[in-house]
Amino acid sequence: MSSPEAAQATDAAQVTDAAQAAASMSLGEANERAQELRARIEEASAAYYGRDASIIDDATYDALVRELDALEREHPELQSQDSPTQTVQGAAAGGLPTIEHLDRMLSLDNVFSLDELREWCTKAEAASGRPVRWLSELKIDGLAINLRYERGALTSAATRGDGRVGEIVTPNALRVAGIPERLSGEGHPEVVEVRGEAFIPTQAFHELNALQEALRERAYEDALPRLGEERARKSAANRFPTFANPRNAASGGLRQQLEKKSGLEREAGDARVAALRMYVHGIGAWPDPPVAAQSEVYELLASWGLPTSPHSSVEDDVDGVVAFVERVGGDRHGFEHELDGVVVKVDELALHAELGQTSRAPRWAIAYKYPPEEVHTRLLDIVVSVGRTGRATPFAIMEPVHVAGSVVRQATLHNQDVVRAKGVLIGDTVVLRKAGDVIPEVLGPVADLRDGSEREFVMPSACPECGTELRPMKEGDIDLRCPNARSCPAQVRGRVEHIGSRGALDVEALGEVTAAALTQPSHPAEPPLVTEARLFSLTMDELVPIEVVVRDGETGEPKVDEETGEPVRRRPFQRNPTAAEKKAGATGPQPSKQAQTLLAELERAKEKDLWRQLVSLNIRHVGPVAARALAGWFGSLQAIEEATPQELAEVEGVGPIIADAVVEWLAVDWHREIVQAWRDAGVRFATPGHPGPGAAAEAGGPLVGITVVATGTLEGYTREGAQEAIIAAGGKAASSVSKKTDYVAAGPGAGSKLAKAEELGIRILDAEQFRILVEQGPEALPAVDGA
Ligand SMILES: NC(=O)c1ccc[n+]([C@@H]2O[C@H](COP(=O)([O-])OP(=O)(O)OC[C@H]3O[C@@H](n4cnc5c(N)ncnc54)[C@H](O)[C@@H]3O)[C@@H](O)[C@H]2O)c1
Ligand SMILES: [Zn+2]
Repeated sequence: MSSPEAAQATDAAQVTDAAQAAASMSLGEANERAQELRARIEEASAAYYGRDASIIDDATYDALVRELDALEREHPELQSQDSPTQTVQGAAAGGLPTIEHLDRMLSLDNVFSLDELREWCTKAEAASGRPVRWLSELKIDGLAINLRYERGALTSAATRGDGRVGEIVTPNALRVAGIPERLSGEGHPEVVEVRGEAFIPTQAFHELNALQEALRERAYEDALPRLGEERARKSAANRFPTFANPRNAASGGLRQQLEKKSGLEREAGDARVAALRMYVHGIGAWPDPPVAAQSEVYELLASWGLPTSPHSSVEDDVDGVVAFVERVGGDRHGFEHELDGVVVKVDELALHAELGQTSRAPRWAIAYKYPPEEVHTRLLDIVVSVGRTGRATPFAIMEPVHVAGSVVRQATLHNQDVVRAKGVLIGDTVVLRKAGDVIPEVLGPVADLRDGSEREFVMPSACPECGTELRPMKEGDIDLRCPNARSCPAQVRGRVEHIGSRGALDVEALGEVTAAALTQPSHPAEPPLVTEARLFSLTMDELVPIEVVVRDGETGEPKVDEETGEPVRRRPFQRNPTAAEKKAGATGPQPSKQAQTLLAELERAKEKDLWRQLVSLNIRHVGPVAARALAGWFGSLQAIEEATPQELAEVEGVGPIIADAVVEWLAVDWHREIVQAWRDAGVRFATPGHPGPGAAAEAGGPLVGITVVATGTLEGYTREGAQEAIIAAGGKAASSVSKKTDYVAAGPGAGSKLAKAEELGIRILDAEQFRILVEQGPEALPAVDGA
């Protein structure tokens, strides 16, 4: 919850800022600002309600409205009756016939923090003069619809419009699954207005966008002979755009004039109506409903066959409401539809009348809005980075933007096909999504805001770091790679960084920055590491003179000295001699603490576990799990080198794909040079005391033909020690539990493997029983209780 809370704090701060700014303005300034705000709000509303397009993001829209509201409160003379703060936005755009609602359709007032929500509830309770029961509902991200039933028959369906007059959408509404043309049961009122939210469920939304993509492709092929490639692509993209969000797709779907469409457009339109659903969330004209609470209204409407939301909840007090808001917030994407908040309503109908309404919203309901997960920002550039494996990945550089608790400025775009599928141009305003801790994603462009200055991204043909021509690794691959694996600086840097990482040799002094210093220093011209072969042979004399350009931790851009305009440089591996050292005769720079730590840690790494050393070779598919399996079985790199592909593949936890990767890797001459250089420098590449591959199995032993998985902390054994004990006894030490597993030895900290063993009914041993097993064999184990 920490990040949404942080974002809320910022929102709240912005609102306070707006209020303070308003207070410090002269009337003239305030008037000017208010006019500017109104113009921007009206422009956004016109696009939103009229064209189903968001030209600014919702949070920005809400902030503009709040700022205007603060100004008008400070300077009441600026407030006019037609201000967006006083009216329901969304007047009919023309094109569709309209109808006057019998009872006005209102909007909702908003709160943006739990404090504000509590405060609002307390005030509403005080105004009620009696305890209030609260009805909490999901704020469905769709559009309001008004269904007028006369004696049980649907006579019109309309959008909200400006609250008084809406657009008639009856033909489409009648095709929405769940909207009955006739109410079931009997005793229906002479006339009743039922209000609800039309929406497109999330799953259906994704399917709809997949269909749009397919139609776009068909439209492109149809138009190709006539228009040529570029224009055909543009025309197809305009006819079948990717929908930015379910709300705008639903609104456009309900308001479209299907009878005017044909061909592919008709197919798209039909699918859009078919995707629509509706949940009831209120009533309009209904002279005297035979129930006393809003929640009972829903029950009655449900009995007439109208769809109601399964997620509403009646709470006795404000704490219950807050708990509901937190619960929903913790699982915001766990519902069948998107939501942007929770609507809290006074349940008792008599209180609705007593509390009344403003020109814009009821006083008996409030919308709590969650921090936004989608924001708009500008796509400044698309640049390509090359990673450890040589893959060239385009990523978006954006104007920094605050979303879901952090500042985002970059997002991966995966490959050139994804860039094209998203349809973004450099210079576009784009929709950026970041939900909680999820990796930020560019969803697509805000095409409405283009001014012609945007340009298409062109995937470079050469590696940006070494100039080698990029190509797919094998036929049919979409990803492009730099084939210069041996000495492309980006790849060497990535591999060196990987060697230092936790899952490999865990060399703390060898992180991203040090890897860059060793492979791409600004001085000397020839870097100490052209490949990783010399990593364990580095000397202090080589380290001390290294100079690097200091980069910004977040953007990766070189830092520039403000006075000289020169890039800031640093020598990470040296320091000035101390007075004492000078006295003792030292003249030049001395090795820094970091240089000493680095060499000392590299020295220690030479004798680390074999599996760590295997991982640090950067062999494809050989991560900690596969490396442990290989190390446990073979006991040395030499044994692995001597093994046939079959022997490698047969090891439990290895298999043919990893075996092939190992064999292929070992066959490359410059890889063998790395191994040789590391060996010469003293890297051990062996587990001391290991009996050798299958040696124990051949010699026989108490565990021949038996597979054991050791998991968790087994007293008296290290992780590798337990594996070695199994192998030494002639058994197979497996890394994952399967039907072929005979025993699972589990100590504290055992997780999913233990659960799997229980599920499969495999015998589980504690540390003591494990010792008996490996020393004396299965027969010596105590009988299973109750067996
Ligand atoms: N991005 C833009 O350019 C832009 C422009 C205009 C409006 N907007 C968005 O629309 C909002 C304003 O629109 P609004 O006036 O419709 O207000 P609103 O969406 O904040 O709240 C009112 C609406 O909530 C809906 N709703 C959903 N679930 C409900 C439930 N369970 N009970 C009752 N009502 C429920 C109803 O349709 C109701 O009309 C803004 O806050 C912004 O998020 C965005
Ligand atoms: Zn390269």
